[in-house]
Amino acid sequence: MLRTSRPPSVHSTNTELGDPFSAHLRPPPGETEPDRQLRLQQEAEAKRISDSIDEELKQDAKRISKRKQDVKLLLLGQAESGKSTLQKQFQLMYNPNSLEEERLSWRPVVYYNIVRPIRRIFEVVDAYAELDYDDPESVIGTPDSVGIGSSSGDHSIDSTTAEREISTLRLRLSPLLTTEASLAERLSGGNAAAAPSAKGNLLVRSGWQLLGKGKRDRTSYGGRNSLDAAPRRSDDSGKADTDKLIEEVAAILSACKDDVRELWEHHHVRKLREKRRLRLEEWAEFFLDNITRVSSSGYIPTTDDILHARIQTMGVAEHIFDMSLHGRTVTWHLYDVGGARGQRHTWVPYFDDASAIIFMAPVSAFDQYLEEDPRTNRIDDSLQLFTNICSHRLLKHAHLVLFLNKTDVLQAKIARGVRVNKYITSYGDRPNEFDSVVNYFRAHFTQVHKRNNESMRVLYTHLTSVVDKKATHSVITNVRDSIFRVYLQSAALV
Ligand SMILES: Nc1nc2c(ncn2[C@@H]2O[C@H](COP(=O)(O)OP(=O)(O)OP(=O)(O)O)[C@@H](O)[C@H]2O)c(=O)[nH]1
Ligand SMILES: [Mg+2]
Repeated sequence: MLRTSRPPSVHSTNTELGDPFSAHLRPPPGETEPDRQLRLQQEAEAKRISDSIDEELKQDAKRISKRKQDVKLLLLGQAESGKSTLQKQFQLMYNPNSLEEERLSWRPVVYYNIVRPIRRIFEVVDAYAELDYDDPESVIGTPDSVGIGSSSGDHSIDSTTAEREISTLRLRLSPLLTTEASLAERLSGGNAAAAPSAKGNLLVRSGWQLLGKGKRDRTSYGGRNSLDAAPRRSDDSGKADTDKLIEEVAAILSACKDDVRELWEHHHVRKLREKRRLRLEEWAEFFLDNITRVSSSGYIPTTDDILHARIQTMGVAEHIFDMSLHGRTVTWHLYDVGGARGQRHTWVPYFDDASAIIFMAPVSAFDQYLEEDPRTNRIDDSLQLFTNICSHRLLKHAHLVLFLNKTDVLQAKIARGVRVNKYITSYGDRPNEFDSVVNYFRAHFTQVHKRNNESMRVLYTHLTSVVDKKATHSVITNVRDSIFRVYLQSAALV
């Protein structure tokens, strides 16, 4: 047994025995009544502060212990794989009001998603005009040319007429094209890192739609290891300016919507698309196909528009939802990450307490290359990334779900006759049909999982098109149930 002795510095009367602080608390000798009142007041205030600190610590401890029971779901995958779109679907199901509040903020994104492709159309028209305006087939093969037979070419049209028509449209659309830089500036909040890439992708911190608003709902922004700071908020005067800008763009677009439609439907542009000299992303095609509606005055983005709108995520955004199942409410933290190569280092701080991962692989991307590394096929990159995720030691116990996404785009490409074996030579002479292609890609991802499955976990795979509300809500319910099952099992073991 330990023997203790009082420190020699403490001299005390019997009542102070063992309490080194009592000497400090004793009223000073000769204390007057006003001094005594003041001292008592100060002591009461000190106690109030101390009690409130104790209470805060208690609440913190409660929050931390509750947070440990929360579900943390990471959405991972390369850029453009559909992570933010899936996040919007979660938001629609579990926090529809917040999507409602953001609705108008999607207008500049939709406009940017129209203006940028129009510039791209003119660039491609220029690139091929020198050879033969009327006959893109005469163009010497590009890496992407697939040699599909011409189906609707009208060779009787005089090429100089086509050239003249397109020049006129270019002139008429020039006011619209000049808005591109201001829209980019508006969306990026003046962030230099968010400047548009060569392809026109704007790198913007997720949650940008709440900039300048008084509140952020339950969305917060990646800040672990201080890799990401909170987003900048524009002040009210800035917001008034930017809103004026959006109204101006809306007015310009409304005035030239027929020209946009004429350009998009022009036989020369159609031919360039058929020959695959002009390849626009799915969102660009979606908004150009809907140009009359989207450019009408008083336009408010529909939910479908929001699901199709494209803006590239920067850093990590946390979205929080409460979900109830079997009478139990559990808080879910959804982490939507930026998928471009330069963004992937921001993921790791979120790995060690992840309960589940949804890995998104866009299967339609077999004929595309990474914007950040044009030599890498996007399916190859997805497989490589999936290998890293499956074998990552911090993620060993996370529930693993794979979405083979953009199946609708894959279906359309195959229907247009794009051959998979032209880009994925190992596909060989298997049939160029949807089921066969999907099964081939699925087998590759399954193989990666099998080879990197030390912890013997199950891989749950879904074929998805996350712009489809009904189908995606059913998949989300399925994924939620499977994550909950594991969650309840592990909770029972605690
Ligand atoms: N047609 C179709 N479009 C999709 C699908 N999934 C996503 N998209 C579209 O593809 C674009 C890119 O999707 P995002 O959700 O922004 O991709 P992301 O994975 O968040 O990309 P980063 O933020 O750059 O990592 C958006 O315009 C979406 O509307 C799909 O299944 N089908
Ligand atoms: Mg994103």
